[in-house]
Amino acid sequence: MEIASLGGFPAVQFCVSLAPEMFSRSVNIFLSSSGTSMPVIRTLSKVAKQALLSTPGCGCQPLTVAVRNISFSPRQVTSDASFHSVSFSETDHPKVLITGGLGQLGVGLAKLLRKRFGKNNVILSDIRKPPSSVFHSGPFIYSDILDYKNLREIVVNNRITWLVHYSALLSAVGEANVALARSVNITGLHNILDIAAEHGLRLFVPSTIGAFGPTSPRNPTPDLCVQRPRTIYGVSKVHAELMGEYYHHRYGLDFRCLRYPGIISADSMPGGGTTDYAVQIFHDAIKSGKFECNLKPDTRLPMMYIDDCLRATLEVMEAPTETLSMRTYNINAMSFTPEELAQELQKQMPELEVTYDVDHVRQAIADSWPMNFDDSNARKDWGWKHDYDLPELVQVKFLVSVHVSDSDSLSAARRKLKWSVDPRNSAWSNDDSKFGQKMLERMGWSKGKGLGRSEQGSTEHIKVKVKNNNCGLGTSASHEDNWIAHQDDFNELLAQLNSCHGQNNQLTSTEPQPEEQKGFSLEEKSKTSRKRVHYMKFTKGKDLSSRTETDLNCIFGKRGRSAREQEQETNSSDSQDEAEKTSSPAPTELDTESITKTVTSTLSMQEYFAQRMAQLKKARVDS
Ligand SMILES: NC(=O)c1ccc[n+]([C@@H]2O[C@H](COP(=O)([O-])OP(=O)(O)OC[C@H]3O[C@@H](n4cnc5c(N)ncnc54)[C@H](O)[C@@H]3O)[C@@H](O)[C@H]2O)c1
Ligand SMILES: C[C@@H](O)[C@H](N)C(=O)O
Repeated sequence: MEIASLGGFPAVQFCVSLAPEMFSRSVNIFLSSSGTSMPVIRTLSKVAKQALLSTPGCGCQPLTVAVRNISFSPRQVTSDASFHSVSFSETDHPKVLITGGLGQLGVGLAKLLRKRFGKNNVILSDIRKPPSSVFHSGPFIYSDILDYKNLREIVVNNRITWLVHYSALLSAVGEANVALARSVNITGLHNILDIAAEHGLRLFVPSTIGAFGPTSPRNPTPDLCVQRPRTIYGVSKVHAELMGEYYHHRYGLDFRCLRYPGIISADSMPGGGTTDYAVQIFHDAIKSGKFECNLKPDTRLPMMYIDDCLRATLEVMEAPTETLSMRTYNINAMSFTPEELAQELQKQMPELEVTYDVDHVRQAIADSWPMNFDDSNARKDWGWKHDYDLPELVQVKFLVSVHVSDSDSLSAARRKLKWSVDPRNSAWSNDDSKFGQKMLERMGWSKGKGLGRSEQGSTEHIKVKVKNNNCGLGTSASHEDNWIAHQDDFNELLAQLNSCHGQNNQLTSTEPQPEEQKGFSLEEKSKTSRKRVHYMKFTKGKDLSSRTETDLNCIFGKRGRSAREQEQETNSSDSQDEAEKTSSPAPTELDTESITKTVTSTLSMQEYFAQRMAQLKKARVDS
């Protein structure tokens, strides 16, 4: 037994060497300085007994071992983890930490868990700044999962008992940032596993349909089959499944994992996955009536509405241990193609236009994923049952409030919109039996004709327009897309500058330019600009040819001459002027060398100006 000290806390390290070929098992127990020694001794003997009795590698009993180290290290696990973590009895509410909580799923899960366990028992964490609505809805804490010490501190200080690990880089973003995905999805997971094991937490890590690959059965994909994914996201998720199960069997970690399908959320935007189109289509349909899909129309993938996904997560976390015959389950709800989703949406919105512009990276990923999930084990073991199929999903997306975000669902304040099933009012225009239409027809109007005596009025029915701002009714100024207009102007200007000064010009500069290709003139452009102030302020202001000599002296800091001096000079030099005019440059062709006057002095600035002032004063007194 050796006694060490760490950060002011005495630490007792107990090492038991079992056999030369086995690594040393160590258990660290930290005592607060005020702690008594008896419970420690009791625990030590308990741990020692357990360590001596358990046989490493049997795979049945959790082992008491150091996770990463032979000697002293903060990253250690005991099978008796509840000794220095807060034990969670079934009657208490769990204290939950959600990592990566500001993504598509975290905020919704926090809401559900807070309803169940109380607001202060669920802490959201992320590396991003939460929008104020999230910040004020319950505890939020900054946590980078790559910072092990910080994570550990959060778990200890907040007496966390459940950890829901949502931080990850999703499939498409992961392929574009492999090194970061490897670090967040794999190194981050190692931190989470160690902390959860060390502190006896119940750990939930979501996996995905992306944990399967092209060699897995695709329709349906069972829980247990070949898993050879071709994305860093998929590889990291298989790694998470296997490591979690390994920690469960080896160290008794209460690891629970669900393989989610693509999740369709109501009020949060997806974070860069292959299934994102199925969320985006709703937002674009409502916003513009158009959607461009980045997957082929017949790409079939398993999908789930967010409410089902979050409920499944809570259910599996609450499931009694004995009901779980496995630690990683598929869960399924529906399976559809973009074409089928579009058709279902068009039942609500017949005008919706869907076009396809395939993103080949996403398409290749989707083609390697399951088309349908077999989730019979989840249904059998803990009673999983989904509520939403495609028609209900589409209905609910139109009937519930949709939070529309500007560009990033979390970085901007959310605006709440109420959508009717028929936002374009087409049900009215398509229904010939409506009273209004009948009355108009009786007065001589027919479809396609304008209203009014000479049919000069509107030819279309009134459509619902969303007023999603605080401006007065009828305000036409749009600020939302101003930046796009500015961007267009700027691009145009750049293009003009390029054509004037750019490569093309240089390459052909020896060739004579035709009259009409004279190039871009900023002066001409700004003269014609509606904003005359631009011409006055920027273009004319830079044109020195129109400036008087006095102005130029001011601009270049040249000392001005008195009226008397000027007069004398004019008289004396009248005769020379003619000759000089022919040889010296025109006043507009400035010789900057002659204007620039460099003075070298050993004086300090203050001394120099004091001397100059004294000279000026003396000159004035003399004259
Ligand atoms: N959304 C889906 O369709 C879906 C499907 C299957 C599985 N999943 C899994 O569910 C989990 C949550 O998914 P999501 O859609 O909310 O993801 P998301 O991409 O929307 O959110 C992930 C969050 O992780 C955070 N994060 C990134 N790096 C971090 C770091 N170093 N430390 C802490 N946080 C960090 C991000 O800021 C982000 O808020 C992920 O593990 C994902 O793989 C999601
Ligand atoms: C399927 C899931 O893991 C995620 N939505 C992705 O597409 O990457």
